[in-house]
Amino acid sequence: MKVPKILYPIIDVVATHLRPLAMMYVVLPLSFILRNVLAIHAFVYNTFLASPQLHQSRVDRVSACVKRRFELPPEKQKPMCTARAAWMNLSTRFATYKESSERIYVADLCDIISLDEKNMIVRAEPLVEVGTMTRWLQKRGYMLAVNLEIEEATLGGLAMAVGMSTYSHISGLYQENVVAYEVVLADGTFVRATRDNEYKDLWHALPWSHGSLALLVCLELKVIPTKPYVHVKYTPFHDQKKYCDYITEISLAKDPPDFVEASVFSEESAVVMEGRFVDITYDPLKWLQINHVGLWYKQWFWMHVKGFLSKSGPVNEYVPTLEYVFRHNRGIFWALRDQMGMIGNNVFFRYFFGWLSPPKVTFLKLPATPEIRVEMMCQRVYQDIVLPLRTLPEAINKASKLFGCWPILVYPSRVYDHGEGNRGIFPSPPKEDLVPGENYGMFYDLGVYGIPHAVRKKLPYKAVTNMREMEDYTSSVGGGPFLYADTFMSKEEFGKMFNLDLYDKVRVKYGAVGHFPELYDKIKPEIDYMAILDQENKTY
Ligand SMILES: NC(=O)C1=CN([C@@H]2O[C@H](COP(=O)(O)OP(=O)(O)OC[C@H]3O[C@@H](n4cnc5c(N)ncnc54)[C@H](OP(=O)(O)O)[C@@H]3O)[C@@H](O)[C@H]2O)C=CC1
Ligand SMILES: C=C(/C=C/[C@@H](C)[C@H]1CC[C@H]2C3=CC=C4C[C@@H](O)CC[C@]4(C)[C@H]3CC[C@]12C)C(C)C
Repeated sequence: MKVPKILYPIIDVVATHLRPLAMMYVVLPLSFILRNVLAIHAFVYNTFLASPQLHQSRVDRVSACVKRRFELPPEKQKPMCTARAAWMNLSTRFATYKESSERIYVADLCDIISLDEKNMIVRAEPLVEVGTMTRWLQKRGYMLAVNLEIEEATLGGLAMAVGMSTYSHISGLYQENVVAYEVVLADGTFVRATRDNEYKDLWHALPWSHGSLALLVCLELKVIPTKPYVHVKYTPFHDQKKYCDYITEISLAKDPPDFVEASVFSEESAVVMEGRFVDITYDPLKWLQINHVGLWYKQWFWMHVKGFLSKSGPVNEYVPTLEYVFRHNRGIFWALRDQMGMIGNNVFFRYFFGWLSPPKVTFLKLPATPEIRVEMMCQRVYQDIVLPLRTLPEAINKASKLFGCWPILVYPSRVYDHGEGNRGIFPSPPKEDLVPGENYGMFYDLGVYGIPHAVRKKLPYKAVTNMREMEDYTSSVGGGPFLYADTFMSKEEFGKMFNLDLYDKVRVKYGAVGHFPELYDKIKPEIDYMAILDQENKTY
């Protein structure tokens, strides 16, 4: 599905001058209809049509398709990728490589296959969405060990890239919770890779590889038990050292909270959130403190959190677990503010039209013209950057100077060092960054989303230059950005930031070279950012 080019000028004019109105009167209603049609489809599909028993036949189909291509003469073999449309995924890029690739149909790999409650492992196909899996597991008293907050992300997309959630200070990155990746290699061979079987090199290399090694056809993921509510404690801070120390302390505590997250509203002010699973079903005294943050008339969650800045001390609430997991849904974190302005959080709007939100993230991408895409790259920042916890104050100040978008999202995660020969693409923590006696270091996600201060003030803003400075910094401290976002590194710089040793070996060993695009070629912007950089340099 593509928007006809003839409509581009109209869309551009509307997006430039009438964006909040277009969001309210066009995007939200259309997205609402689409969301509900898809929900009905999902209900009918899951109730009557789901066919986990046919999983093997779907895998055989993918494998046969790959084998057919492999048997073609070399000059006819185009590199492979999934056939998922570029506007459907959670990335600011439009994957133009798909146009010249052999697109392998995987869309029907969307069934949950089974739950092994004894070993706490769920088995599922890669196109199952996080929202579907979360609701399915919640009914059974579980949740994914890394259950991110965006319903539309797919389990497979997270496995082949990266996933992280506010439980990751306990469970680590998504990849640590993948028990098995079942993949089809470039020649059509089916392989099951686990942490310690004969394909363990593949298990270590697949995360962050973005489908450049093999096609994923099934996953086994760790789940954790849940309780009906999350007790959330919001603590306001007005001193950078204090909130950074507090985040560090609770992330590394012996009995840490189940969830840790901070919304940083300026260099000095932040609200730190600690969540713990609880069951208050039979505790009527606590019922008064229940907050259904997911209801349509409630504020965007980040605005609710911002309110705690004016409190003199911690505030407690009980949030139903599912609503807690998807607390950032209606505001798409704070990305919706940049699409429709603060009207989306206006009390009248919420009561009368709040039920239209959130728009499907992919629906925001669908009507994007090339001009909107360039605006996304040059006048917005959408970045999640994984950094060692010791850098927290420095990185916040750096992001403040370079971007000036608030709030900034911060939540901790373990990053494991799997030892010599087993180190995957994301840089492993050096010895000095390991938690004493453990084989992991404590890192965090720095989520910067929004319109940079300079753009808001109509001052010159150097998007590529600034992001490159952030990348230099990230590389120098042993971190790395999520690769769904725009990155502006050269291939050499990319190779210095990430560890491609095992990845390169695995590409050769499992025959990916020439059959799947290289990682860098998949994640570099499809736009000529060097031209933008030249332009930025000239304006000095
Ligand atoms: N907190 C978090 O964890 C967050 C994570 N994200 C990011 O969101 C993205 C997930 O979104 P989603 O739209 O589901 O993923 P995508 O469809 O964007 O997939 C991500 C990458 O994985 C590859 N991939 C996906 N499925 C398969 C498969 N079955 N076989 C082989 N390769 C595959 C894709 O390759 P191809 O191009 O061939 O389709 C693509 O390069 C990830 O990049 C993730 O890091 C975003 C927000 C927050
Ligand atoms: C129109 C386009 C882009 C639309 C954006 C509004 C969305 C496209 C991808 C979205 C996001 C991806 C991943 C995210 C990480 C999360 O932790 C927070 C939300 C988000 C930043 C999310 C925000 C909206 C998008 C950027 C085209 C032109 C690209």
